[in-house]
Amino acid sequence: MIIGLTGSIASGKSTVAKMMTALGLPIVDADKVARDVVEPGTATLALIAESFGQAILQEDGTLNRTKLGDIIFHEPAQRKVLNDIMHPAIRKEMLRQRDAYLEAGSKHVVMDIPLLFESQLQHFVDRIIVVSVSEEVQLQRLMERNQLSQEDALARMHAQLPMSVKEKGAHAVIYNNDSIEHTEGQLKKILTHWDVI
Ligand SMILES: CC(C)(COP(=O)(O)OP(=O)(O)OC[C@H]1O[C@@H](n2cnc3c(N)ncnc32)[C@H](O)[C@@H]1O)[C@@H](O)C(=O)NCCC(=O)NCCS
Ligand SMILES: Nc1ncnc2c1ncn2[C@@H]1O[C@H](COP(=O)(O)OP(=O)(O)OP(=O)(O)O)[C@@H](O)[C@H]1O
Repeated sequence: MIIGLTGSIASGKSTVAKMMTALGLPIVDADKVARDVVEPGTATLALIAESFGQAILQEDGTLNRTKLGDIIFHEPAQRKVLNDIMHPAIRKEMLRQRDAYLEAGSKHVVMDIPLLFESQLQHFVDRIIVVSVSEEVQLQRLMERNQLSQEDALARMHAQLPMSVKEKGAHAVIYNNDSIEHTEGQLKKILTHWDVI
């Protein structure tokens, strides 16, 4: 079974993905892939520098993620430019990793894809788990984790589909407002029900 793990920014996907790793499940992490495809020397990074200007690179040639984030989370047109450059490369690498796990004999693979619904990637997976939090908790955790102002945190949240839309597209929802233990309990119940653990 290919399990899609999604949610909104700072809803707790990585936290749940860590629990799934501890349960022995292999994870394909879209955020990690998104970092790998812009390593210095890649065609994707060259395209980004062409579109956003050389000043988007740091002195050592790596991508200035803070600068690019400031642009794309505030300007939808620029976000589309970046997505059009990066998403094909991210998708290709995610599918390569998924297939490598399957070929190596994994019965189940988890794909942690923040933009699963926004990019309409439902067909990549058999079942979808959405990690959900209230907007208040999400804002608080995002501001704390990324040291963002309320305005910048809200801009990032509004760059994604509302949580309610994602919940409607899920086979199972994990509510992550409460303790980590409470979240872990929900995850184990879902995976047991699906015969994954
Ligand atoms: C703009 C970038 C450089 C900012 O980097 P930064 O280190 O600050 O954030 P990070 O990569 O850890 O992303 C944090 C979260 O932001 C959200 N997010 C990232 N990119 C986007 C996007 N294009 N649209 C909406 N939300 C996004 C996701 O929820 C993600 O989990 C980076 O997010 C990026 O390369 N984005 C484009 C690639 C992409 O779409 N990634 C999302 C997963 S496929
Ligand atoms: N149940 C919880 N109780 C308290 N803090 C939590 C809980 N779940 C997650 N957090 C914290 O909230 C923040 C966001 O969680 P996490 O990084 O797992 O979200 P994410 O959905 O993977 O985010 P992103 O979309 O940015 O990749 C982190 O700082 C994490 O430690």
